[in-house]
Amino acid sequence: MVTAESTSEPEREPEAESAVETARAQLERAAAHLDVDDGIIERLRHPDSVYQVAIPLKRDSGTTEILTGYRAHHDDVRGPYKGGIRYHPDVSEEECVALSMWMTWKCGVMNLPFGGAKGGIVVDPKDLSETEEERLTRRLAEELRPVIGPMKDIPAPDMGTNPQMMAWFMDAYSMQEGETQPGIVTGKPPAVGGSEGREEAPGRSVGIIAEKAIEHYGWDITDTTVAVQGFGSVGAYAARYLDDHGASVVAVSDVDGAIYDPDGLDTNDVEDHDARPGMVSGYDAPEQLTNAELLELDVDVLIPAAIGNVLTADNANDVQADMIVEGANGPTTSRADSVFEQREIPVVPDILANAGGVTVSYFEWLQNTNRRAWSLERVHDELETEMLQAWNAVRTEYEARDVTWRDAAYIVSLKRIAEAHDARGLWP
Ligand SMILES: NC(=O)C1=CN([C@@H]2O[C@H](COP(=O)(O)OP(=O)(O)OC[C@H]3O[C@@H](n4cnc5c(N)ncnc54)[C@H](OP(=O)(O)O)[C@@H]3O)[C@@H](O)[C@H]2O)C=CC1
Ligand SMILES: O=C(O)CCC(=O)C(=O)O
Repeated sequence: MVTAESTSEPEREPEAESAVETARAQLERAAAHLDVDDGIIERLRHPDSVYQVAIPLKRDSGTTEILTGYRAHHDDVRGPYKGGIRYHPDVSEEECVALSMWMTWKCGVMNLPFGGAKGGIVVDPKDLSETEEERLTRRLAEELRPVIGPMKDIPAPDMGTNPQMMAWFMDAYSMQEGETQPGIVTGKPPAVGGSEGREEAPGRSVGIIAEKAIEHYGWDITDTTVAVQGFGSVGAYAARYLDDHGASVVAVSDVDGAIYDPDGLDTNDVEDHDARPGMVSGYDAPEQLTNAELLELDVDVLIPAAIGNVLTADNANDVQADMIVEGANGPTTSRADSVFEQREIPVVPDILANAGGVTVSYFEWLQNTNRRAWSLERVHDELETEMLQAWNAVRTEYEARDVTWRDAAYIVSLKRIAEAHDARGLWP
C-alpha cells in the first residue's frame, strides 16, 4: 500500500557544487577533446600553491581584528601569475583556487604571457571605513610580499576592490622595495601608472563578445533585450556598452534586488557600485524584482555579472533567456551547464567574455615596464583587436568540433598551456 508519507515529494537539497568542482569538471570536459598527457591534466587540476596570511586590522575604534587572506597560484608555465584580489565575506581558500584556475584559462584563451592567480580577504568591504580599507590593503601588500612581484605575481582589482586600493597596494610594496614599482599591480589610477580604460575593460569585453554572439546567431542588436545581474565594474559597463550599441537593457541589479523596465532602462542614469554601492535597488523604475526573478526573466541575453554559482541545477530549467553571456567568474555550475546544453541555450563563458580586464591589465603592465602611457583610444582599439582574435579562435573550435562555447574556449586555452608544459619538459 502506498502511504501518504511515501508519495510526498522528498525535499530537494539545493545544489552544492563547489567552485573547484565546477572548474575541474570544465577542465576534464575540454581535456577529453585533446590528446594531452594525463600528467599535465592532473597537474592542472590542482594549484601550484596557496599562501594564507593572517592580517591584523586596526579598526578606527582602536580594536584590532585578525582577518584571513589568501593568494592562490594555479599555473605560471607561460608567464607570471596574474589575477585579482577580492574583498568579500564569502572568500575562501577553495574559491581562490577555482578563481586562480579560471585566470589560467582566461590568460590562455587571450594568448597573454601570464598564468593564473587569485586572492582575497574574508571581509565585508561595506563594513570598512576608507582609512580601514587603506590600512588593510597596505598590510595585505606587506603580507603577500614573499609571493608577489612584477615578474612573479601581479595582483589587480576584483569584487570589492578598486583602483584606489591598487594605488595603496603599489605604494606599500614600493616603500618596502625602496623604489617605485608600478608593475607590481594593475588596475591603478592613471596618475600612478594605471592604464586608461582598465576600469571599464571587463564590462566592455562582455559587451564586445555579447555583440559578436548576437551577430553569430543572426539577431539584430536593436531588437535584443538584456538583463544584467550586478551593477559594478563588470555589470554596469557591460550594460552601458550594450545600451549604447542599441540593445534594450530591461533589468539590472545590486545585492538587494533588481529594477525592471520592459521598455528599457537608461543605464547611464542608474548609479553603479563604484559611484554608490547598493543604489540600483533604490532607483525609481517601473518594477522591482528579486535577483532570483531577474535570472528567470524572458530576455534574449542574460548576463550574470556579480557572484559565482548563481545558475545551478536548481534554477537552470527556469531560465528563459535565449543566451547567457558570463560577466562574473564561475556563475554557472557544471550541472547547470549540462541543462543549458540540453536546452540548447548557448553559454558564452567567463574566461572569454570578461577577459578584457586582464587584457588591459597586460597593457598596463607593458606601459609600466616601458614607462610609457597609452591613450584611451589606443587601449580601446587594441582591446577590440585582442577580443576579436580570441572570439575567432574560439568560434573556429566551436564550429569545427560541435562543442559548447565553454568547451571551445577551454580547448583554445588548454592547447596553448599544454604545449608550453610539454615544451618546458618534465613530463614522462
Ligand atoms: N573587476 C574586475 O576587473 C573583474 C571582475 N570579474 C568578476 O566579475 C564579478 C563582479 O565583479 P566586479 O564588477 O568587479 O565587482 P564590484 O564589486 O564592482 O560589483 C559587484 C556588483 O554585484 C552586486 N552584488 C554583490 N553581491 C551580490 C549578490 N549576492 N547578488 C546580486 N548582486 C550582488 C553588487 O551590489 P552592491 O552595489 O549592492 O554591492 C555590485 O553591483 C565577479 O565575479 C568578479 O570576479 C571578472 C573580470 C574582471
Ligand atoms: O586584471 C587582472 O589581472 C585580473 C582581473 C581578474 O581578476 C579577472 O579577470 O577575474
